Amino acid sequence: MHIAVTGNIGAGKTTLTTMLAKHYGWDAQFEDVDHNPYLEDFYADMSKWSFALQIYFLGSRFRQVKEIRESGENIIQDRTIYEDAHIFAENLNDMKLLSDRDFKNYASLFDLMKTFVSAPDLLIYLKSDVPNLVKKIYKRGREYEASISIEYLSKLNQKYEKWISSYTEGKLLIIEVDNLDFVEKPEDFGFILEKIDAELNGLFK
Ligand SMILES: Nc1ncnc2c1ncn2[C@@H]1O[C@H](COP(=O)(O)OP(=O)(O)O)[C@@H](O)[C@H]1O
Ligand SMILES: Nc1ncnc2c1ncn2[C@H]1C[C@H](O)[C@@H](COP(=O)(O)O)O1
Repeated sequence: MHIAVTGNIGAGKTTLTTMLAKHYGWDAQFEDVDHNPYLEDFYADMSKWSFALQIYFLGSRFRQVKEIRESGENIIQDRTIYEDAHIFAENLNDMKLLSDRDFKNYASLFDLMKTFVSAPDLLIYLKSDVPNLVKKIYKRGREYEASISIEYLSKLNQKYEKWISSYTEGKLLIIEVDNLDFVEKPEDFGFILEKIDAELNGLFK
């Protein structure tokens, strides 16, 4: 089984993925952030590094998809390959930080890869508004993310809403996380587990 957690920067994906993997005994796959050779440079100069970063994330995410396919284990994945293309790359192109020819080049590679990708059995979308994202990004304290603008997060959130509203590839669970503190409050984590259990029961019927 393949479960994926999706959502904007700072929504709580990594935290929830870790907690769910522990709770259900699933293997977890995380994003390539700490050893990412482009991320810090990208935030310092988006226009210069956007293409290199997108190609890097695409390759790294495709490797994960291949592993999920081959492993036969229950795996929970922190962010999907769809978000790289439909959220981040598209947004950078809209913002003129990724040129049209680079975006076309990227999109043709993504379209090819997509033919080898299966959608997750369950996609869990963590929906959050921009002020809460900002608070959590600040709380996490990655220095290079200090340059992330409200405009950038807002545009990403709009892309998420659009993508999620037309997502039909598999089961989808939307969780509004702004009033949930699933880190500190067991009852909030319990609320999320109840929702996930209901979806999992549906999958096995
Ligand atoms: N529901 C929540 N309540 C309180 N703090 C949270 C919540 N979700 C995440 N956090 C905190 O916000 C920060 C960003 O969370 P993280 O899981 O890294 O987000 P993402 O992986 O979506 O970027 C972390 O410091 C985390 O502990
Ligand atoms: N495809 C991507 N393009 C640009 N930036 C990306 C992409 N995928 C992830 N990121 C960034 C956003 C954050 O700074 C880090 C980690 O993501 P997070 O949502 O905090 O887990 O990588």
